[in-house]
Amino acid sequence: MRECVIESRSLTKKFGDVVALKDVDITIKRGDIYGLIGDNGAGKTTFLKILTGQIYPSGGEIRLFDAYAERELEKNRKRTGAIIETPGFYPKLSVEKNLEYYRIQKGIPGKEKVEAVLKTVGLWEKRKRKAGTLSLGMKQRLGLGIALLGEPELLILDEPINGLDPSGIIEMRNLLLRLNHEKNITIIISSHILSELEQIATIYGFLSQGWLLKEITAEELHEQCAVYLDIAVTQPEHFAALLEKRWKDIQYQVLPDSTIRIKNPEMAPDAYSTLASENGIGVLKLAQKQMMLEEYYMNLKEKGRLSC
Ligand SMILES: Nc1ncnc2c1ncn2[C@@H]1O[C@H](COP(=O)(O)OP(=O)(O)OP(=O)(O)O)[C@@H](O)[C@H]1O
Repeated sequence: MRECVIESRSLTKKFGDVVALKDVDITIKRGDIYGLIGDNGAGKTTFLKILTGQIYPSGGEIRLFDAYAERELEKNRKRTGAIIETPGFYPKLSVEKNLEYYRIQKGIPGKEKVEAVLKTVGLWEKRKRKAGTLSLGMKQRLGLGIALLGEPELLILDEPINGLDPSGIIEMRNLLLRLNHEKNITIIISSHILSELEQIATIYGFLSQGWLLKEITAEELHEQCAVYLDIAVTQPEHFAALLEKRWKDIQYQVLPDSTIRIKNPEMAPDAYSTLASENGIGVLKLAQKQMMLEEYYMNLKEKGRLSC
């Protein structure tokens, strides 16, 4: 059994009348990369700020490495590193001096830590550059470097790829994967870029208006993300009738552009196009697809909205 790194139980946070988190139960185990997903205002930053101790819950409990009493929590927060909002740098100081400043400020012994971190985040060559002149991607890597100074076991990252260009996103992705694989660092990361989260997360939590709608592992998501077939034909009604006649259990939906989406295709795509052409129906488009994270999220939100 892997150790629980983060556990929240009935975690609630209110800002006056605004309920930012409501009875949130989240479990994150050692080695996980936990993707925290939700629209603006869903409560992601609030959750992360409670983890870092920047704000306190109104109710419920949070555990970090099995500690929940505030004094113990504070001690265990030293085992974490975080990027919440844009990290503050001294723009006129070099990259290296910024790291050195934060090392001393955080009371982390060992000057050699700065060199190690610069190499880990790929800023060794840029160590003499003034922080203010770095690209956004490099600034984010410097922020990550600061978070890594204390050799954390857990990284808490709020939108670390926001605003990055494609190469910045790829660099950050590879860096996080490396930290996770090589140093077994557990990561909780919030992002709006679901296609990106999908490439690194091992488990997802979906927040909506302060509620945790669902927690699902990447493996479960993959199993649940059913394959479907989209087929656009010249006579959709006629083709739908043929489908029903040939396959009694067929589940399909006619999309607004008249494409027929077969939700449980049991045959290879060719079988459906052959059926159409044998009956004088033209096939305009045929595509087999798998529902991915984005679609799963949209479906979940729709269900959540309906059950509210
Ligand atoms: N300090 C605060 N005072 C009052 N309300 C707040 C405060 N911080 C957050 N909120 C409110 O709590 C709710 C959750 O905010 P939070 O920032 O956690 O959402 P989020 O999921 O991180 O959104 P985003 O993706 O926009 O960053 C929002 O309605 C927000 O307006």
